[in-house]
Amino acid sequence: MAPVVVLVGAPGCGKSTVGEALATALGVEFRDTDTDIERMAGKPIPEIFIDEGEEHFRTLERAAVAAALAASPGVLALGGGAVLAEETRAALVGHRVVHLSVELPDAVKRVGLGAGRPLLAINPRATLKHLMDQRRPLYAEVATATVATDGRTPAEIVAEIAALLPR
Ligand SMILES: Nc1ncnc2c1ncn2[C@@H]1O[C@H](COP(=O)(O)OP(=O)(O)OP(=O)(O)O)[C@@H](O)[C@H]1O
Ligand SMILES: O=C(O)C1=C[C@@H](O)[C@@H](O)[C@H](O)C1
Ligand SMILES: [Mg+2]
Repeated sequence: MAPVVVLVGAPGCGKSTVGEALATALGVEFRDTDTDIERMAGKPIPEIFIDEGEEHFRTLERAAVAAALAASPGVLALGGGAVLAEETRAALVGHRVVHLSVELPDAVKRVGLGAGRPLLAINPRATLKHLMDQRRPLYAEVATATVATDGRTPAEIVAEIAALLPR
């Protein structure tokens, strides 16, 4: 069963926060591929990066996204870098994909010092800017709709996404 909606976007755009709240509002399950990967690996994401490296993490991520797209009936949030994989971008074709957009100032405030986000462990602002510049076209490529999150509460964002969904 396909997800009701798939959420993509940069670190800190609110995929996990908005995804949970949206699933609750819709009365459906929430699934986050970052959580699936941690369960699969038996350790937190920063430890996967330290022990096995980013490439191994991306391999686990491609498998986790493919499995979740096939089996999640509710709201599905992908990791911030999942769209880097061409295989994943192809797998998203035909799904309802909402890009939660965020600009650098709000993203930086939300991720703070990047705790729990291994790619942002050093120089979070510059790294985030680089990641966002690199990924913006990829989020746009997979998205069927874009919802801006800057200066807005999770509740406002949830309401806008819910209005995009079939009743
Ligand atoms: N619209 C918002 N306004 C203010 N703060 C927000 C908003 N959305 C999320 N946050 C806060 O920003 C932080 C990051 O949110 P969240 O973890 O949901 O982002 P994410 O997109 O899942 O990030 P990642 O890609 O790292 O998993 C959290 O502390 C959350 O409470
Ligand atoms: O932006 C990224 O590449 C990442 C975002 C997180 O959701 C995790 O998937 C992981 O920390 C990598
Ligand atoms: Mg998240």
